[in-house]
Amino acid sequence: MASAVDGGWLVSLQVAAKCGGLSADPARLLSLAVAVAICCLATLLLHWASPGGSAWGRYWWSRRRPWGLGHAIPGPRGLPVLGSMRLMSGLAHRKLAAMADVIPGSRRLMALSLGDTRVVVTCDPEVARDILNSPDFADRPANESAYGLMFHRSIGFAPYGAYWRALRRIAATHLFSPKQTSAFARHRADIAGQMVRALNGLVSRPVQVRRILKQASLNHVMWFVFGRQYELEQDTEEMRELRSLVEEGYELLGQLNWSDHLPMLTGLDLQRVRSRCSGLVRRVDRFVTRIIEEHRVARARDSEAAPAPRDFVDVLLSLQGPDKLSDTDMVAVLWEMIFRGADTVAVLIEWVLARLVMHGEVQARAQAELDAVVGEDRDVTRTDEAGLTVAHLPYLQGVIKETLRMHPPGPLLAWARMATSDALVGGALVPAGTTAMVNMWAIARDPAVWPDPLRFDPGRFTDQAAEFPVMGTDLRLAPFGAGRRSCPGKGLAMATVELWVAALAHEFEWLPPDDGAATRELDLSEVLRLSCEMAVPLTVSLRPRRGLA
Ligand code: HEM
Repeated sequence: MASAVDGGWLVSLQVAAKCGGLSADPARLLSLAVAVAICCLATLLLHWASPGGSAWGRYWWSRRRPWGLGHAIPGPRGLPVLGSMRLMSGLAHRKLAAMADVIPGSRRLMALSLGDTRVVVTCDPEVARDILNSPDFADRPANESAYGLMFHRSIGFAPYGAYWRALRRIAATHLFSPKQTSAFARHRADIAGQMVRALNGLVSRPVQVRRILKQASLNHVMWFVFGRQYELEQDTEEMRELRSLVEEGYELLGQLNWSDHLPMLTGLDLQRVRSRCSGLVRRVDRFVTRIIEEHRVARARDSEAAPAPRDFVDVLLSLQGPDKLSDTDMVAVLWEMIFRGADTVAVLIEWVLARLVMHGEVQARAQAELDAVVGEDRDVTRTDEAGLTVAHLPYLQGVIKETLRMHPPGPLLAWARMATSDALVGGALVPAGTTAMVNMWAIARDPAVWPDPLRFDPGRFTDQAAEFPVMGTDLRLAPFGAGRRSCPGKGLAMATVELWVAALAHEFEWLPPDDGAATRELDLSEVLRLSCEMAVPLTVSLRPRRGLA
């Protein structure tokens, strides 16, 4: 809005000066003020009248050739000044998809304004490829809470450049390589065993599995990043603090912060985002720094020569030369791993289990496959001994892919991209500085892309001749994003989800909370925070399938 008003103000001053309006005569001053107000209002309305609303109008009208290259991108105008902020609250993926359905041509690419921010959203796999795979969109938009939580020094929000590239390389080599992922298999199996034992103690009553899944995911990340080993049922002060840090961070990063888009609110901190971020960042710093210091002491004690790194903290401490990170940067990188790694895996598994409860025939087929491949009398977690991996469980993989299709944990691919230079997207000009989002949820439910999209059918992945990749090469289903900034943890995440779901489905029959209920329907309402999770936590009853469970 600032520039709309500035523009109107300048025009009025020029007109007033020409007409001799800048004198001390009160009547003239009053008419000058009215003229200024009318000009500002006219400019505001002119900008707002553009497809996509004010932020787009301001861009087009400030260009020398307003409608030069390409064409205006269709989209809702929203409200003057605020634009389409209401679309981004609550279940934004659904609201954006519904809006794209009513504005002709906007499923391909839709323009909208969030206050001063220009945004484009696509619900089309081809256009999604243009965005995600383009070097012009390898940046992330600035966001007050991400900066407040120091995430601009971590992989996810670091500006595209040498620092980000170095972090990706270090993480790819030491944390996410296939070798590291399989080296960690026995720890994953250990945690799966703990989950089975914990659930085994709860078989006679309705169980909410979310707490166990979230704790297991958090323990998993803490183990491979920090080398910290927690027992599932252990409830220490350190664990409670960790959980509260993660919860607070999710809330801050997941919420729509008005001052990210309305600079006039920046100084006010109306939603208390800034003050909460600075409180949280101090607690995170204390927590992570203590663990880093413990590693320093252990490294010094273990050997005078450089000891072999045992976990990711050790890896970061062992970096030398240009890769060496400051302590603050190390805290940011480590904290992000915990933050990103824990929630998404638990959210996805809860959706998978809900689908198994609802679709008894799917569950039975997955369990028949487990019995045939793993064996009725062997633990999934011990399949390594028989040389088996989840790669031998194609139907179970189909169940997970179908769940990713219907319930992607990041329906808008979590963190948006930003254009670093003018780019052509689906034939339209998207100017530098525009935020770009891919509505993966809408793509995955589009009947033109997926036949009968609302039917949960894992067979659509297993009955095909070729395996369908979900790691970002086919944009019809890319729940981990694609291109340079795609999720680096996707291999690790899939290995974890596959093993844990296999173990849980092998050990238990998953039933609605009221075992004798006539229907297996569940409440599948969603809530979108940083990830999109079940609004009503999944409650089940469990029946052990094997005597050993
Ligand atoms: C089911 C599990 C997961 C899902 C669905 C998921 C999804 C995503 C998505 C959609 C993005 C944005 C991609 C893009 O912009 O193209 C992303 C980025 C990221 N994810 Fe994941 N993720 C998962 C698990 C993990 C895990 C386990 C870790 C690490 C422990 C992780 C670390 C990251 C990081 C660091 C980024 C930022 C990458 C960058 O900006 O360069 N994610 N993830």
